[in-house]
This record gives sequence, C-alpha cells and structure tokens, in this order.
Amino acid sequence: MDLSLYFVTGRELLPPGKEYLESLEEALQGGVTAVQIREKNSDTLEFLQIARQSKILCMKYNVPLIINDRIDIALAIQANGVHLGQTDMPVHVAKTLLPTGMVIGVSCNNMDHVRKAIEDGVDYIGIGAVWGTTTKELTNPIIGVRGVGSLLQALDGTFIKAVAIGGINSSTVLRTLHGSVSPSGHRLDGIAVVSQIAASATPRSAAQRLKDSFEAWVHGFDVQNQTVQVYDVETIKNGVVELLQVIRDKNPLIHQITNVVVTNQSANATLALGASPIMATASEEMHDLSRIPGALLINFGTITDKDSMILAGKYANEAQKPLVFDPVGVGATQFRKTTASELLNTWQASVIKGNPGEMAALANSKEVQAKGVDSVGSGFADPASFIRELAKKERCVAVMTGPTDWVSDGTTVVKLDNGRKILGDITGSGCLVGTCVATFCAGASLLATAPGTNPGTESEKLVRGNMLIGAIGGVLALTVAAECAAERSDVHGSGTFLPALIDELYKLKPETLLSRAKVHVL
Ligand SMILES: Cc1ncc(COP(=O)(O)OP(=O)(O)O)c(N)n1
Ligand SMILES: Cc1ncsc1CCOP(=O)(O)O
Repeated sequence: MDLSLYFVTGRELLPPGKEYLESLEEALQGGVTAVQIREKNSDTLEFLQIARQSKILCMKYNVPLIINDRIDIALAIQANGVHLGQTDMPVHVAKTLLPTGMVIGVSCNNMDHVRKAIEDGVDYIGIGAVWGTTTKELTNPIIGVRGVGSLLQALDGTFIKAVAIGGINSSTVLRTLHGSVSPSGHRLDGIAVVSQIAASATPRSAAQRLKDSFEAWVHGFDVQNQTVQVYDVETIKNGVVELLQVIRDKNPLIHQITNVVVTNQSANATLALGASPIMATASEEMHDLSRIPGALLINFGTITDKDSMILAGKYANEAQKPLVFDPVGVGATQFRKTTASELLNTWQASVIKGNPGEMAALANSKEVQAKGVDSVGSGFADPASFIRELAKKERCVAVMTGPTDWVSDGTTVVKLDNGRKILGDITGSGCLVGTCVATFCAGASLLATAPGTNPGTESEKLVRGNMLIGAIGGVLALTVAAECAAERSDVHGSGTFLPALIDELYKLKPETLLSRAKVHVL
C-alpha cells in the first residue's frame, strides 16, 4: 500500500460551499495515495453512508480506503483496512475480527507504543502529533520532528511502514521529512494530512503540492544515499579558497541574531571577510531579510528574541538559505535546553556549532561538562565518532570547537588543527567562529545558486550549497587569522589580539589559507 500522501478526511473542516464528495474526488485527482475516513461526530448510519460513497470514489482512482476506529464499518463496506488509536480496539482483538489481508494501522506517540505495534504485527504506524494542530485535541505530547527519528529507528528490520501526522502542510512538509530521518537512515513512508487538504477550497492543488514535495524529497534522499562524496585535503582547501573569493566578490548579507556581548565584534568580523552584516532582531523584519541572498546566524548567548529566532529560521529554510545555530551555554539552564529543543524541532539548522560542553548537552551526553558558557575537562575520548553521530542525528553539519576543531556532515569527519590558546582569552571567540561559518556558508549558498544553476532542480532542499566546506571555511578563516595575529609583534596580550585578529581576517589571502590550514580528513 502506498502511504506517501495519506489523506485523513475531516468533513467538519470543509470550506463554505464545498461538498464532501467533490472535495474528496479533487484530492484523489491531486494525487492522494490512501484515504482514511475519520468521522468523529457522526452516528453509525451516517458514518456507514459516508464510507460507502467514499469507497466508490476511492475505487474509481484505485486508492485504498481505511476506516478510523470502527471495525464494524470497515467490515460492512469491505474497506482495505482500519486505523486504531491507543484507546481503541486492541490489535490482537481486531485481528480476530478482520479477514486476513485487511490492513491494520496504529497511532504511536512514544517508544512503548512502537514496541507494542511491532509485537502486534501491525502493517503501519501513524506517528503523531509531530507539530501542533487545531484539528484534534491532543492528549499526548507533541513529538517534534526530531522525536520521530528515534521511533523510526525502532522499526529497522521490520516491514512496518510509518507515516507522520499532525500539522503537516506545505510549509512544514520538507522539514518533517528531512528532520525525521533516523540516525540509521530510516525515513518516513508518507505523510498523513487532514486540514491542509480537507479545509482547502482547492484540494486538488493542495494535494498536488504535498505530493510534489514528497516525491522530490524522496528522490533527493535516494540520490544522496547512492552517492558517497569522498573528500581529500586538497579539495577541501581549494573549496574554502573558492568560497573566500565568492564572499569578497558577492558581498552576501549575513543576518545575525546574536548576543549583546559579541554583536559589535561579530559585525566587524563579517565586514573584514568581505560580507555585509545585519544584526536585526525584530520579528517584523524576519521575512524581508530572509529573501536576501546570504545566511542566517542564530546565536542564543542572551536569549531575548526567541520568537524572532523561530520565525527567522522558518523563513531561512523556506528560502533554502544556510542557517547556522550556535547554542551558546545550552547546558547551563533548563530554559536554554528547552529553547534549543524547540528551535531545532521547528527549523532545520544547516550547521550547529558549539564547544564540547554545548555539544554534549545537545546530545544528552554526560561525558563532557559545562560551566556556564564554557566547556570544562579534557573533552571527548573519541571526538570524531561523537561529532559524526551528532551530525547524523541532527541531520546537519556539526562543528565542535576547541584546541582542535572537529567538523562532520554525518559521514566525513574533518579535524582542523589551527586552534590557538589566545583565542580562549578573548570573550566571544566561539561566537566569532559562528559568524565566520555563517559567512562561508553564505558563500557556499551563493556558489550553488549562481546564475546558470537551475534553482528549480533542488526544490526539495532546505539549504543549497556545500555546508561542510562552508563550515570548514569559517573555522579555518578564524583560526588561521588568529595564528597570524598571535605571531605579530604588536600583539602583547588579549587586548591587542582582538583588533589584530580583525585585521588578519581583513587581509586573509588564499595563499595564507592554503599554506597554513592544517586539515585532516578521517
Ligand atoms: C495515520 C493516522 N495516524 C494517527 C491517527 C490518530 O488516530 P487516533 O489516535 O485514534 O485518534 P483519532 O484519529 O481517532 O482522533 C490517525 N487517525 N491516522
Ligand atoms: C488525527 C490526528 N492525530 C494526531 S494529530 C491529528 C490531526 C492532524 O490534522 P492536521 O493534518 O490538520 O494537523
């Protein structure tokens, strides 16, 4: 059964003047691949009639029909299957009542539900609610995009299909699909949708849009899985130098929502690299800024603009712009942890950058501790494996800073050895890395969207351009410039180091980067 676009009906949501059967037929014409009749307010006779009429239409389009909750109705109309919630008829009882071959789907909100569904041998699970929704009063917690991945991983090795449900619409669909892939590479088989189709005056185009997004994303996912990109040191260094040139030629806008401690020096570092900073925080301007080529940096060192962070990130994903997230001091307070989780469930970061303490807190690891915004101790026993797994889990490039910097896209791990101790003696050196990474990612994005490249070919992506090279470029630019600054005879301590660092970023030459960068591909 193809569950890729699973329409769950909602007659109560029909727009004025729209007939139910007309709406269902248009949805089927738009490419719905499975239909579930969900009647929460009808008596048995009305439910039966609606199910019968719906079945005729579904058969016309050769689309399977599932009945929500009611085994008797499913049997009466010989539906293709039933969907059961956690408080509905238990699966083992339903199995005794249903003929073999009739599909059984179950709602799952947590790992216990998934384990039970596997034990019961269901055909598919509906994981939800992934996002907030007004269609149903939720009695279980919202799972969030990242929570779906761990439930999917539990299905590894089974034939049970999985769809996500709750708040899926044309704005959230790509984020849902991309962010829910498990670390083992298990993806959703489909999306289940009520209001985006049922409440639409044009259900055909609503369904078509969702179907196009789903198919484009799956195609991109399959292509990516089939192509292993192998990096060598020369390719990386040359890629970084190319991005430096793009930044200086194209002067991208680097929108930064950052903390009060580093705002000025971050803006100056951006300018020194050849890009254009804007330190804007009002939610009213987030949409306009997202339309300008460049990148977005969200640094929550002093979290006061959470709503703007949420909006800016959503718009950046929509515009396929790089989004660099610097979860400063995320382990320091419960508020920071909850906020980071909320942000990461809402938008997809292209790069997450942090020190070992911050990265440990994000990964719920106790191996490295933090004190406020600083990491304490000697770091991870196996930083390469840690960073690779974190990148895989968060579906982005991960950068872990320190005396040695580690960068991974979840496959390749790159170790960078240009770190200088004096960087730790100025405030906000980690934040400056974030700024430089955002600037180089902007360069990577501009390179990928340069005239001559077809923007239509990668419509399924949340970001365009090579974010691994962008992240490495940002780290190298800052650490190589720091090396140059630290060697200067006019630098006597941290006070003279900071302006010298900005100077060295300003003067940074491709040949300096090429000769000094200490890059190791693992
Ligand atoms: C595909 C899919 N997944 C989950 C649900 C929710 O079912 P349930 O938990 O039984 O809640 P109600 O739909 O009965 O309100 C679903 N219907 N479909
Ligand atoms: C039935 C159901 N189960 C979990 S969320 C939900 C409603 C989904 O509706 P919508 O697609 O309109 O958010």
